[in-house]
Amino acid sequence: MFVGLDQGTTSTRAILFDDDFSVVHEARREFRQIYPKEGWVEHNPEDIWQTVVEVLEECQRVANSRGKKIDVIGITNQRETVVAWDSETKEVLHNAIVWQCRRTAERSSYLRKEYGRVIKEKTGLVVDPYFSATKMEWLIQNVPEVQKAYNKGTLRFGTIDSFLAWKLTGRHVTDYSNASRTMIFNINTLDWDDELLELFGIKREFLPEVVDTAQFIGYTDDGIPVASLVGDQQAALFGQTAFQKGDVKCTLGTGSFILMNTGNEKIYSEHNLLSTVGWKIKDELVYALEGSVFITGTLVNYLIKNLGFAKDSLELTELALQVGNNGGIYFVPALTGLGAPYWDPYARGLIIGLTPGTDKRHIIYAAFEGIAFSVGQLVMLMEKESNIKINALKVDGGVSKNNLIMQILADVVNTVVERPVNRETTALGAASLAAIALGLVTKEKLQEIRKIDRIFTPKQSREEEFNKWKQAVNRALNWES
Ligand SMILES: O=P(O)(O)OC[C@H](O)CO
Repeated sequence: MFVGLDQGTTSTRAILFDDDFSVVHEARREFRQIYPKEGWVEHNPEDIWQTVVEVLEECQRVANSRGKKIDVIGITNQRETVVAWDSETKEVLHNAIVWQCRRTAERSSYLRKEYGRVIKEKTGLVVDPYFSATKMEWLIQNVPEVQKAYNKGTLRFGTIDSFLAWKLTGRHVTDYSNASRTMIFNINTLDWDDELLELFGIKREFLPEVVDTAQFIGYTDDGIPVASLVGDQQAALFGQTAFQKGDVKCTLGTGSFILMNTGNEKIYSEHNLLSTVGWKIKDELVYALEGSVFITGTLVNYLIKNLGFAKDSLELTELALQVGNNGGIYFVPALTGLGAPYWDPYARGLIIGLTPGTDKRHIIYAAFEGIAFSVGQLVMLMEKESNIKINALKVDGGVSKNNLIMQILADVVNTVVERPVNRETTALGAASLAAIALGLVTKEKLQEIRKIDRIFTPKQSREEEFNKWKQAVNRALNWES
């Protein structure tokens, strides 16, 4: 049996897969979100570790109860989040600074102006507080314990995969997909970048060794091999068997992450999409083009909880279907600013086009369009920048269950949207990468196993609505300055 350990932003989950990769069990634990100040987000690494221990133990119990054992664990994780610890005392030195944390916004604005181009060329990223580098810099400059370890030479940094690999196996490692999210890793040379390390005051010895995405790392105390570390969005790309250049997946969760496999070619985006490492397995190096939408499932919850429009997403969909169109309403879901291609932290949510004839059903329909249009816009940009016509958009994540949103997405992109039966693609990706590392499965086998639940084919043009929505987005930009 295989375990995909998915250490996410709000919960830690371990999915136990049978030898044919069918899901046997899901263990899940939520943990504390810490908000020390407006816009700051932290996690206590010890809380995270505790949840990891619990979910792994639970999976082991289930495997044992079936007379089986766990053959391998693959770890996938919320990306960019930084943990600092001391290699000598083995103490964690501060709470983890989470990818969502905006504490380095000012520093990032300066860096974007001064070094934006060179950082993008080296790392494939658009300078933003989202990435790890300015978080590490902040820890060095502001936390006395971190400074002490810095001076002693015992400071160690890691993203969550790295922290967990260290806790589980004692090794200080990360993989290429996670390293490429730090903004100090050069995706051309595939090494930590000395100039960037100097810019952020980070020493190479503080950083993990970068290893292949599918590679034996070490054994847990219980003797189970850990054989993959992979960022969660890249894991989902792999779990969707998006193995060919031009394959695209979109995970619609709290937010949406769209990744296109661009093969061994790194695309320099003119529209602020990110270039990142998909995975590296021996001499196979896959780059990906990535776009993120910050608000997706959050908007559905917002309609239910904050606006009280319905009791659940099923009822929301029924209401939207009753009207069947937006009634002239456009909804920009910029509740926490906008990600790609705008990268505007000052944009805010907008509902526009209200008339006396508007009722909540139009607003719901417009919100669904807003979700699909935000994703669709990035998918279309990817087609343009890669010069590849997408054959099928592979979706997963909670919101992909919503048939209406999926249909609008298929319409606006004018592409088939394909939803697999197993929507646990992130954990599946990590588990299958780990199984590949130990020679327990092949990519061909994974393609055979994957089953489609439903295909959405384009039914109507949404061009007019999409263009109007983009006008609405322009009005939502730079609002909260
Ligand atoms: O934990 P998730 O699923 O919200 O994913 C977070 C992403 O990895 C951030 O880059």
